[in-house]
Amino acid sequence: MGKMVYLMGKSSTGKDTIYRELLKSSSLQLKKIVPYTTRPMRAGEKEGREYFFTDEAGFLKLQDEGRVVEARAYHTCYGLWRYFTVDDGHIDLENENYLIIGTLESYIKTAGYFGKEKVIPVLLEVDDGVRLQRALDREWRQETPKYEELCRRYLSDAEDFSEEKIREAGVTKRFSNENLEHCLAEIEEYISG
Ligand SMILES: Nc1ncnc2c1ncn2[C@@H]1O[C@H](COP(=O)(O)OP(=O)(O)OP(=O)(O)O)[C@@H](O)[C@H]1O
Repeated sequence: MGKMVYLMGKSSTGKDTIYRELLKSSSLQLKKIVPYTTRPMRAGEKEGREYFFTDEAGFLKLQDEGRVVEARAYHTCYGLWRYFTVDDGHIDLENENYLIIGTLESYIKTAGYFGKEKVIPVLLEVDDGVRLQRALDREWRQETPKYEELCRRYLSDAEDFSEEKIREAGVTKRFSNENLEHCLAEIEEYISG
């Protein structure tokens, strides 16, 4: 029976970095479930790799078809940005293991959709100061840095990942990403065990 590893954490805790590394692991054999978003593509991103990029009309069409597993909406400085998972016919939890990035709320919905025993939460944590520095460094390298959005996300993270919400979601295990190699080793051991 397959399982779905659900990566979560505040902004710049290293979700994308760890996602890429875990996919490379030959012992884990994790497959991608590429989420969908209506936000504009960032420098270095590629259609169908980090996300499938669509627009509001695309989201509404998929929702009408009953194919949206979970959806999150963010009122950003640049308008409404949605992030969502689509049951687009490629998810085979009987035979395959998957890796996906999401939020606490989307984890709860996905675990409700596929079954809690099939969805394994992996919550990443990094000291707030270190995390803000990493976010700033990353944004600075973008062609058009969006510092306002960085600040908005940093502030909303505290609410989205409050201790109360973590408890409510039933997430007990946390993984510190101060050091990438240690963090990866710890996650790999947890998933395989
Ligand atoms: N252990 C680490 N040590 C130092 N830098 C790291 C580490 N992990 C990730 N980073 C760097 O921190 C930045 C944020 O990482 P990443 O983009 O993977 O985070 P994220 O959680 O996916 O962020 P967001 O949710 O904002 O998209 C990147 O520039 C990445 O290279």
